[in-house]
Amino acid sequence: MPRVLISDKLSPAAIAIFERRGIEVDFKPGLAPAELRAIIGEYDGLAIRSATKVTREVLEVAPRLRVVGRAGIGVDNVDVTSATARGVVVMNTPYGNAITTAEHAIAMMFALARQIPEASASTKAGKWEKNRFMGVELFAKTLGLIGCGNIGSIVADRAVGLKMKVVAFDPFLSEKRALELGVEKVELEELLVRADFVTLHTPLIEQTRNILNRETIAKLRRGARIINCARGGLVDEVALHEALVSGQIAGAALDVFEEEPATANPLFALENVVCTPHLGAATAEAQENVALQVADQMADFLLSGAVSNAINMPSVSAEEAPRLKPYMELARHLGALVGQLTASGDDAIRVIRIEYEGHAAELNRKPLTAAALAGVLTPLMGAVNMVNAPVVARERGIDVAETIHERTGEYHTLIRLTVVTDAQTRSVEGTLVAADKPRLVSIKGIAVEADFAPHMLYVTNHDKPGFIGRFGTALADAGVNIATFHLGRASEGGDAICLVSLDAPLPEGVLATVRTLPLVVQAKDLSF
Ligand SMILES: NC(=O)C1=CN([C@@H]2O[C@H](COP(=O)(O)OP(=O)(O)OC[C@H]3O[C@@H](n4cnc5c(N)ncnc54)[C@H](O)[C@@H]3O)[C@@H](O)[C@H]2O)C=CC1
Ligand SMILES: O=C(O)CCC(=O)C(=O)O
Repeated sequence: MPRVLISDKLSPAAIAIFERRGIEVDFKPGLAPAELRAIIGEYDGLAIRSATKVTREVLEVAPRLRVVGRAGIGVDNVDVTSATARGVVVMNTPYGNAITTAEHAIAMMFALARQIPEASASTKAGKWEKNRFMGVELFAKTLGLIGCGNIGSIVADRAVGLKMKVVAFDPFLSEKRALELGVEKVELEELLVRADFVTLHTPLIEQTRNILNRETIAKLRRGARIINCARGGLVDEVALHEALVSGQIAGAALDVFEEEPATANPLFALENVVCTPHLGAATAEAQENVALQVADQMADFLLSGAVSNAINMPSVSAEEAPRLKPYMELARHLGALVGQLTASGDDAIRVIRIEYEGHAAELNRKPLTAAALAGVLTPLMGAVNMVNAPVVARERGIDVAETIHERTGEYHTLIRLTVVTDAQTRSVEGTLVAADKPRLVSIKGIAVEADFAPHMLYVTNHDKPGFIGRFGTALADAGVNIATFHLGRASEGGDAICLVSLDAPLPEGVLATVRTLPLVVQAKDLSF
């Protein structure tokens, strides 16, 4: 039974889902990093919000871990590169808290415009300072959106409803989408000079880190206001502090900080700063949504291999997962076969070509290609799985090509895998029989039908009388039982292939004996 650790405060709905789906779950919010490292090795899944930092050090001591589920959007608290390298799927819940966070940004904009927190504190202190708090209207003001994805779009929609003019800077926003949203797509420079309010809704990545810095803040209209409900690190806090003190910026509303938990930030001392402790997603509705979603996604993955909303792996829907499963097995086995044959040589792989024919061509091929790559690369470089295989291939400079064909041959469905090295090109083909059983149908252009078995022996030989008898005798002398025996040849008397499945691994020394037999060109033990 898979085991999942929930290491942040998640709605109890998540626990209920894991339990209902037969997954053992431990709820331990607030673990210190060392405590997390001490126990993470026992789990297949880790469900988090923003507090848990899934670092390389955590991943290094998590050999069982297959999935990290972020109940929320930002995954900047997860070392996705290390997770990918270790084959751990990282998934998030991209929509569950978007409305809530957008509403928080709008609330922060109102709070800033009317100084509500200060006015509330003053009133509660019995001061009745009616003349101290002079606000500004939002009506007809220009809102500058930096980032117009899920949350930014909802903010835009609400702001348009407030009769604000909305301009958006987002390199990936199409003109068509901008038109639909009623926003004007602009470059950052233009946004800076036009916006009365600027609100940020991008992920924290290299291109967005300190996107509001001393230089860009100086270009803003004097007296503009900034709202950040996305991530600390998007706004340079030192530059912001200076601009707030100088009056270049009239106010800032911040839900997120460079360092969190933020307990002693110099910005707290400024009157024109409104702060919340990373509450963007903190509504009952959003927390229920993300908890349910993350638990279901993680359970789907752990139980059936379905992948949704993964940051580092192609999606596989719960509906298609059972259909893809035998194909993934076929792709992986074909990959493992060529990978093991290639591993004997010392020449580098240049190209891996995966061709899909017939029914296979109609499927979601990304996971199949990833499985084939994992199969090829594992014998060459150890633990490579579907998550890290595309990255490993790219890092090794391997050209991965995927093509589809209509059904041309005798098989209703076929995957052909070709690996090109400096010295050789090796192709293997496989199909599914009886709906879901992977079967090898050719090696290096020679037809040879065989099921994949855990232990196999692959021999190439000259098609001449005497080979089969001597080969059978050599195995019998070594006490090796042949489970199945498959032969194929390019032409009468030409190159031939013999593929044997065995009941147990080949005993020491037998491979060397087979290699000395007359007519044998090459012999290799294989495992699947
Ligand atoms: N305060 C909180 O509690 C919460 C904060 N967030 C933060 O909000 C962020 C945005 O969330 P979503 O809108 O759901 O993400 P999203 O992925 O739908 O949208 C992000 C947008 O940023 C744009 N973008 C990327 N690079 C950019 C650049 N260099 N300049 C301008 N725009 C750029 C993208 O094209 C995309 O449209 C998340 O990454 C997360 O960090 C999300 C939920 C809650
Ligand atoms: O889980 C939370 O409270 C924070 C949500 C958040 O920052 C996100 O979803 O990116």
